[in-house]
Amino acid sequence: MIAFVVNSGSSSIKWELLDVDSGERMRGGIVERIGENGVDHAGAMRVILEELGGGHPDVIGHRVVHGGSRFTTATIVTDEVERAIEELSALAPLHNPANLLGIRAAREAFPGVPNVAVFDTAFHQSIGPAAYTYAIDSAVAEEHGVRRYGFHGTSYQFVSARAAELLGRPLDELRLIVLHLGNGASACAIDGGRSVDTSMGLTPLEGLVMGTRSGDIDAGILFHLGRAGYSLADLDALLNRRSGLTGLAGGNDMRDVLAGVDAGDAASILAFDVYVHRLRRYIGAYLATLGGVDAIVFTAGVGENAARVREAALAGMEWAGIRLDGERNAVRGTTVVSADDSPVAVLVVPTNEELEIARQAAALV
Ligand SMILES: Nc1ncnc2c1ncn2[C@@H]1O[C@H](COP(=O)(O)OP(=O)(O)O)[C@@H](O)[C@H]1O
Ligand SMILES: CC(=O)OP(=O)(O)O
Ligand SMILES: [Mg+2]
Repeated sequence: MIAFVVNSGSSSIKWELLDVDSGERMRGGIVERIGENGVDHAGAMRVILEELGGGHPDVIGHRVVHGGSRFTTATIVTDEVERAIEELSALAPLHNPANLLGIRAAREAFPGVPNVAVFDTAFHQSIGPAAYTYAIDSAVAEEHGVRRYGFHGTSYQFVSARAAELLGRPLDELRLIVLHLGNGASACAIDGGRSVDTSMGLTPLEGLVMGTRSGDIDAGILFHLGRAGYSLADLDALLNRRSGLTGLAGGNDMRDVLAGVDAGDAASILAFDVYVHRLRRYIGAYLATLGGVDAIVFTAGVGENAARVREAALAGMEWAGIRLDGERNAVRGTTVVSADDSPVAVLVVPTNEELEIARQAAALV
């Protein structure tokens, strides 16, 4: 079965044509910098459909970032599902409208081919109320859908299954902490294959320090800056685009931060330390949540490539049975990076959201 996958983000659209049975990627590409140079999502989709040519996929899979409480699994797109995704745009204004545009363009270009929405939030619908409830007025929360939803779920699903394969143990017996460290970054506690807690919340802003997003802050900072004259749009731009590594070190790329650390640049050193401190705090929290852990898994751009981030994140955690092997950790592409005598395994597992989307889409048709 041939799947066409559209992974539409706030500033880029990645696409792939792949053979679901073999997992082989046939063709693919990325349109970046949407919003700049007069390129919009609609224009980007036209370019992609042109590059794809006339070939007819059997199924089309779409990454949809916010599925709210309604979508607990991948869903075939109907007009009614489109409307529901549109209604959820208020909770993910940077992502859902772009996802919807991709869906509409694909439905129009390939009449008769089923479209499947695969939600970032779906995997986290197993999280219980103690972890997903914010301690605010419950009537307000109810009226506005304010609760923790969590994101990167498609990545967590793919990576946790691969981790179980690598460990040679059934997923339903494993306690995993998975760290998805890309430009957007989050952590997830997975018990027996089910998400039990995650660091992102109502929106993809909460939790870890990211490329341009602050992660956790005191909400009082918003009032403080609001009283100083910042508008809602100013605050949104500050926390989503001018914070995280960008805010502290002047750029969102961990490679540049590491180069700055090597050059002795004080801002880069602080950015690295803040990033790692937050990461360690979440690892500690999830050790407590899970009652111990069988494996810690690193994935996405930073997690897969930055040996120094992995080393700093787990340094001095021998007390918890976590022992990294320095040589293994330094080798690119190695999958097990813990020492043979480490009670907790540490793994590097490259994520593949496109393949997971294709598989889930194919399974529905
Ligand atoms: N060799 C590397 N060392 C450190 N960080 C890296 C390396 N390669 C990529 N990265 C980081 O990975 C980030 C992108 O991760 P990725 O998972 O592709 O993010 P996204 O899908 O959110 O765009 C880059 O911003 C960069 O900071
Ligand atoms: C949900 C989210 O943060 O996605 P990304 O990492 O692609 O920005
Ligand atoms: Mg990503």
